[in-house]
Formats: sequence, structure tokens, C-alpha cells
Amino acid sequence: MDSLRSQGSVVKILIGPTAAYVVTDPAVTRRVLVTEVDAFAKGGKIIDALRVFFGDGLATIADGDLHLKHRRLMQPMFNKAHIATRGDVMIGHVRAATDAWAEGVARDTYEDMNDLTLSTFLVALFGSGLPGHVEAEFQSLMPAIMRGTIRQTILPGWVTKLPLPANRAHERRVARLRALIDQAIDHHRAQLAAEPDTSAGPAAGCPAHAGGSTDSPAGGSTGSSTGNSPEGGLFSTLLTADDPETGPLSRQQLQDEAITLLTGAIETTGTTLAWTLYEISRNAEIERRLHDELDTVCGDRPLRQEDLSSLPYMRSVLKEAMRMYGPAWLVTRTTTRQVVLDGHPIPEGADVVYSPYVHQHDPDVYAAPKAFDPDRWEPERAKSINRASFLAFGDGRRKCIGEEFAWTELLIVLATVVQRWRLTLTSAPPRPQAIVTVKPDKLSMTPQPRVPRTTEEKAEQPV
Ligand code: HEM
Repeated sequence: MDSLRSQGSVVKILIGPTAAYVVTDPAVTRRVLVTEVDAFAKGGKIIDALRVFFGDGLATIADGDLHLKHRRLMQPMFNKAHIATRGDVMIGHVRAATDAWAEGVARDTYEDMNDLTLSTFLVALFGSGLPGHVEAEFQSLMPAIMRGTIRQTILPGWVTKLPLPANRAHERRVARLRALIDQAIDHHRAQLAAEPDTSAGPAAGCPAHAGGSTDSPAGGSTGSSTGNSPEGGLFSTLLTADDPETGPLSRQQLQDEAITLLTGAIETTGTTLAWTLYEISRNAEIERRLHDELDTVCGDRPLRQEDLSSLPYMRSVLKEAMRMYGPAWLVTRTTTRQVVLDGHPIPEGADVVYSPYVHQHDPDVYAAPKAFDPDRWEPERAKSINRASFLAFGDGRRKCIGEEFAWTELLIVLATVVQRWRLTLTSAPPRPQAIVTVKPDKLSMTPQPRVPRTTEEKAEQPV
């Protein structure tokens, strides 16, 4: 991918038999994503293939009024104050899961991070107390569904419709996933209905609490519950959403949104965490500074939601992992008409591709782009980085809606793991594999316990 930049600002490549145009210059990519967005619609063969199984969720819905409506309905779910209401429950969940690791026993860290981000996301989305079998089935289905979906996007459309065993198996898994999502939605509705009325004192500044219907589209009363209790979840916003023109979301629409959120949220965040832990394991100075920051903020008590805003160095370490490893490395648009982009004619209906990975390795923007250097995000140094060259979450009207949630989850998981464990690499150094995300090919790490130091102890024993 790195070599594309040297071939020009717009590079024509072949994906199978089809031509696609990769934009490599940040100014040109900004035209595609932000300033000339009407000529570059969300779409392309990958999105078409995803839509077959995931329906019209936010990520696959075509540009236009329906997308804007869904985006408006979903925005309150990912409002910072609303996410914060789930923070301590997420922390408790991550602590319980990582406390169960055994000292000195090697673990597959990539798998761990994906499992952890999935289970934490479920707790955040649908509330606590999801029946154990639902979570376990989600856990075992998701990797196979992701693999099956990639297969569907690579093969020609007609092959994916043949009655082949692999196609049938993928359809069965997606149907099972939808059934599980239904169970999670019903579970959440039941929890909300059982909650005491909290409408008298909603969290300040959280639009998720403004109004909301008491009727649900597919039956079940939500009362005036807000999903604010430790048992409630972020999805309550959608369950109670009521568009003045089209009414509440149907069961099918709720399913489509849940499946979209699950697929958007897990591997991206899990991959980022896996790479971050790998980089920490091979950079003693970075690890020492993380420990120092955490111990200063928390001492020897467990992490709390309100600590997350006091961990700027940890944020820089995570941002650097996102810069270096993608994780979304290839995203497509489709031209709605013939366009000329920086002197390159592109026909109507062609795939235009942007790659956060390519932009984030641009040596004109990032000094020594192959070096893992969290300090490049230190505020003074970061001023020289062109913001259009950090595209981990995309840009413009299709920018990641889950960015704030991703930051919360990333900080919670990393802080909890680093506070409790030191991880040592026990496999060969991983190689990046670009599939859905840029993931490590193999990442085995062994945990050793770590005891946090209080401020007094640090003063007594300076490192
Ligand atoms: C490190 C974590 C994440 C990364 C790197 C990431 C990356 C991205 C990118 C690049 C896009 C834009 C795609 C485009 O331009 O077409 C996107 C869209 C999206 N992301 Fe994320 N994402 C992350 C986490 C999440 C999470 C946690 C959620 C859900 C809670 C989520 C849900 C979505 C959705 C629904 C969209 C579609 C938005 C729309 O089309 O309006 N993502 N993400």
C-alpha cells in the first residue's frame, strides 16, 4: 500500500477484474469525503455485499434522507454523557474478565481483545445480565460471520447465491445472529420495563433523556426509563426513539442497527488494543510512563469512569496504534457521475478507495512513519500534523458514529489490563495482515501480575 503514494494522488488499480481509484493525497481525499461528497456516494461492491446480510443499518444504508434520519436517531446513543453512564459497569466487566487470567499462562491476545471488546460492548449496549448463552453464542458466531462476509465480498455476486455449503452455512449463522439480537432486544425491553421511573432526574447534558416514546414498535413498554441504571444499556435510546414523521424503528430496523453496531465495534477496537499491547511489550519506556500515569491517577485503587479524562499519555499511545495499524485500511465510495479528480478522469459508477493506513504513513506528514512514537501526539508537536491525514475514523457525513464509544472502551480495557498485568510476547513478532482490519497474524502473550504503586511508594522508590 505504501508504494501507491509515489504513483500519484489518484492511482488506478484492479480489484479482480474491476478498476478502482485509490486517493492518496489528503487534499484529494478531503474532496471525496467532505467538500464534493455528492459526487462520491457511500457504496461499492463491498457495501453491496454487506447489505445483503446486514440490511439497512447505518453503515450500509445509502446516502440520503434515510441515512440522515438514522444518524439523527442514533447520535444520542453515542453522546459522551450517555456513554459515561455505562462507564463503571464496563470497567467492572473488564476487571472481572481480566482478573480471571492465570499468571504465566500464554494467551492469544488478539482473540482475548476481540472477546473482551465484544462482551464489554454487549454490556454497554444491552445492559447487564444478558443470559450467558446469548453472550457465548455471540462470541462463537462473530468470527465465523466476519470470515464468511469477507468471502461474500470477494466472490462474484452470482457465486454467493449458489446453494453451496459455505453460502448456506453463512446464511444460517447470520439468521442465528439475528435471532440472538432479538433475544438481547427482548431482554433489554424487559429490563427497562422493570426499572423504576427515573424521568425525574436524568443525567445532565444527555440528549438521550430528552423526551422519547413510551410505546415500542414491536410491543413491550419502555415506560419512561432512561437506560441510566447499572442494568440499562445504550440501545434504550433506539428502543424509545420516535421520529415525528415515520414513528419508532421497526423490529427489522432495530435488528439491522444492532448487527451493524456489533460488526463495526468489535474487530476495529479489538485489533487496536492487540497492537497497542504488543507495542507496549516491546517499549519499556512507554510501559513505564503508562504505569506512572495510571499510578498517579488511581494509586492502588481500581480505575473509575471519571479517571478516563486524566490519562492523556495513554490516549496518545492508543492514537499512535491507530495511526500505525489502520485499523480500517480500505474504505470505498462510488462516483454518482463522471468526475475529474486532480486531473484524473473517473467514470460514473466507479469505486473510489481511501485508505486511512496509506494517509497515516505519509512521510510528508508523519516524521519517521514506521516508528511507534506516541509523543508525536503531544499537543505542541501534533500542531504540525495535517488533520486530514488522520483518518482512522473517516471524515465527513459518514464519519464513525462510534468514535467516542471506541475511545471510552479502548481506555477502559487498556487501563484495566495495564494496571493489573504486564504482558510479555511469547510468539514471534506479529506481522500485519490486512483483512477486515490490519490485524496481527499471531500474537501470543503471557501475563505476569503487577502491583500498582501509590504516590507515597513512588516517592520512596524512584525508578
Ligand atoms: C477503533 C475503533 C474504530 C475504528 C477505527 C472505526 C472506523 C470507522 C471508519 C473509518 C468509518 C467510516 C467509514 C466510511 O468512511 O464510510 C466508520 C463508520 C462507522 N462506525 Fe466505526 N470505527 C471504530 C469503532 C466503532 C464503534 C465502537 C462503533 C459502534 C459503537 C462503530 C460504528 C460505526 C458505524 C455505525 C459507522 C457508519 C457511520 C455512517 O455511515 O454514518 N465504529 N468507523
